[in-house]
Amino acid sequence: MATENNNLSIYDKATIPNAKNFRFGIVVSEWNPEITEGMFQGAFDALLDCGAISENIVRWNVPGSFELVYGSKRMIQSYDMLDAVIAIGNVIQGETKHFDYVCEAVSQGIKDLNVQYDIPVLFCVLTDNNKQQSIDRSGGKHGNKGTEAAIAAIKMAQLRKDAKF
Ligand SMILES: Nc1c(NC[C@H](O)[C@H](O)[C@H](O)CO)[nH]c(=O)[nH]c1=O
Ligand SMILES: CC(=O)[C@@H](O)COP(=O)(O)O
Repeated sequence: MATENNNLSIYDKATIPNAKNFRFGIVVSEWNPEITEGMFQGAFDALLDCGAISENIVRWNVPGSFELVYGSKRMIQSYDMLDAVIAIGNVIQGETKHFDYVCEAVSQGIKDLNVQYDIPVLFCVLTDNNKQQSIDRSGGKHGNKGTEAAIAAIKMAQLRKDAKF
């Protein structure tokens, strides 16, 4: 479902596992902070709304979205008890192809972390054509990708727990 004309951040708590026993890591890019801070707040608020305890949420900052991969990897290695990690970034198209390379590197790198480690890493990176698209998706008319990523993180943490043998 495309985001346009939809708000994908609305969720029914009755359909979300209780997050009270889960521990979450959140890695936040400092590029476009007015966007990434909005996504962080959306994620943090949704985690708490679904039962998570603030003391069980750890946040690290990284310079840009490209560094989300290394930051998420080191967070997984540093905290052996995390149930999910949310990687938050915002990449906005500029004049050059740099946008393409950053987006590709981040998406592939986060995918690789999901293969390499047994901790779900959620891809919460807005890759937009312009700043208005980012504003609309970080707490604006199209919802908040941070909220969506938090709900996905809770579901994946529960899936990982249930799959334990
Ligand atoms: N242009 C954006 C960047 N660029 C910086 C890179 O992410 C990286 O920090 C740099 O190449 C050094 O390794 N990052 C964003 O998150 N958003 C952008 O729009
Ligand atoms: C995604 C980027 O790195 C981009 O914002 C940089 O802008 P430009 O392509 O104009 O150098």
